[in-house]
Amino acid sequence: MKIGIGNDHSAVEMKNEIKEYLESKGHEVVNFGTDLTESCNYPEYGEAVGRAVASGEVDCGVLICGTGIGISLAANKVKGVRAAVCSEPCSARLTKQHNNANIIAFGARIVGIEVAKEIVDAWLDTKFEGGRHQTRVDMLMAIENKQE
Ligand SMILES: O=C(CO)[C@H](O)[C@H](O)COP(=O)(O)O
Repeated sequence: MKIGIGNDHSAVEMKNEIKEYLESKGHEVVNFGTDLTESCNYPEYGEAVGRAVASGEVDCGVLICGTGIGISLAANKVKGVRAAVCSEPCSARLTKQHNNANIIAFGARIVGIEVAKEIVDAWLDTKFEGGRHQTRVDMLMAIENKQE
């Protein structure tokens, strides 16, 4: 798969490790994040990965900031994005199965690298179940069309 990755200053090291890990599994990884540890602003990187996912430039995305929350909030402002913050693999599996999350997010200040890899694996290795969940995902996406 072609995966977009994004991060702020708090997650440069984790981004690099996750990027390497995904590449070792045969994925192509496009880096939209910062490579600098100087303080920067996570909305920029969340939006960049969100737009790349929504446009189809990449198949899906991984976002990392201190908590995973701010950067996922930014991505979720982009139409077509379903970014989910997960701190353990069970939620990561379920957010693909039920929500068809197209971006996974986590916090470099919250989880260690081994749990981060487990989260990414659980999400990538799981398929969306469709059925009743498709109805709900369609409803989520319809909310975007009601915005003023
Ligand atoms: O987790 C984050 C957003 O949800 C950011 O990484 C965090 O807010 C950055 O904080 P600081 O500027 O103090 O390093």
